[in-house]
Amino acid sequence: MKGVNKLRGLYAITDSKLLADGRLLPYAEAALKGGARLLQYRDKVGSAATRLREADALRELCERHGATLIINDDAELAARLGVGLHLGQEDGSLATARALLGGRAVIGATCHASIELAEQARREGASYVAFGRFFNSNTKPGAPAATLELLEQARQHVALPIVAIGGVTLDNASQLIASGASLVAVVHALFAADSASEVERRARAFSSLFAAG
Ligand SMILES: Cc1ncc(COP(=O)(O)OP(=O)(O)O)c(N)n1
Ligand SMILES: Cc1nc(C(=O)O)sc1CCOP(=O)(O)O
Ligand SMILES: [Mg+2]
Repeated sequence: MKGVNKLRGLYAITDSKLLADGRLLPYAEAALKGGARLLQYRDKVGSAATRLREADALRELCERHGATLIINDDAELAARLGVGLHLGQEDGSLATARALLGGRAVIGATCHASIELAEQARREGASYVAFGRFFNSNTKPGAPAATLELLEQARQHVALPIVAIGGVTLDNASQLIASGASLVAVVHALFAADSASEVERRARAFSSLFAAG
């Protein structure tokens, strides 16, 4: 999509429980209609066949809406579909994934609250670095904590787009953006909703927080 920075804005992350019972595609599309720039397929429970089918459908939706699909954890699936990838510290080598996916793929790395991990991720070929969790998270309550001060430091020292994740809501996202987040990654505050139209409304509200920057 010309003139739009794909690595700035709302980063929607799917959740297999919240998006069960046929909600995955309508709710994901609602997030994209509301302006999500990245969509991560995060599924820890499905079979390989289900994951391939769902990720392929999401790829098609992202293409239609000019957004980028990111696969969580699974470099092989990302390579098979020709889409992006997110890797945590225990999810395998970034450098190997970069070699597999090529120079144009968006590849992100979890860096918890560590500038050193972010620097290492940059050297190994990451496209963005993710810090978190910033607030109490319904989805991953045990994730290590990060602070707004860390975000300010990362903005000064890390030459990559920064993702803030963990307990992000419409009430606290502005602080993260003001402190240096290029993208806010959201599960619960986006997808724990009674309807697709409510997801779209929330996605628009998150996206509008970036309009001024
Ligand atoms: C954008 C983004 N940031 C962080 C994570 C967490 O990745 P990881 O630490 O590998 O944990 P799981 O998501 O795999 O449980 C993420 N997925 N996306
Ligand atoms: C997948 C994930 N990783 C985190 C980290 O801090 O690395 S927090 C998190 C869950 C984000 O979901 P919610 O928006 O519901 O808090
Ligand atoms: Mg992971």
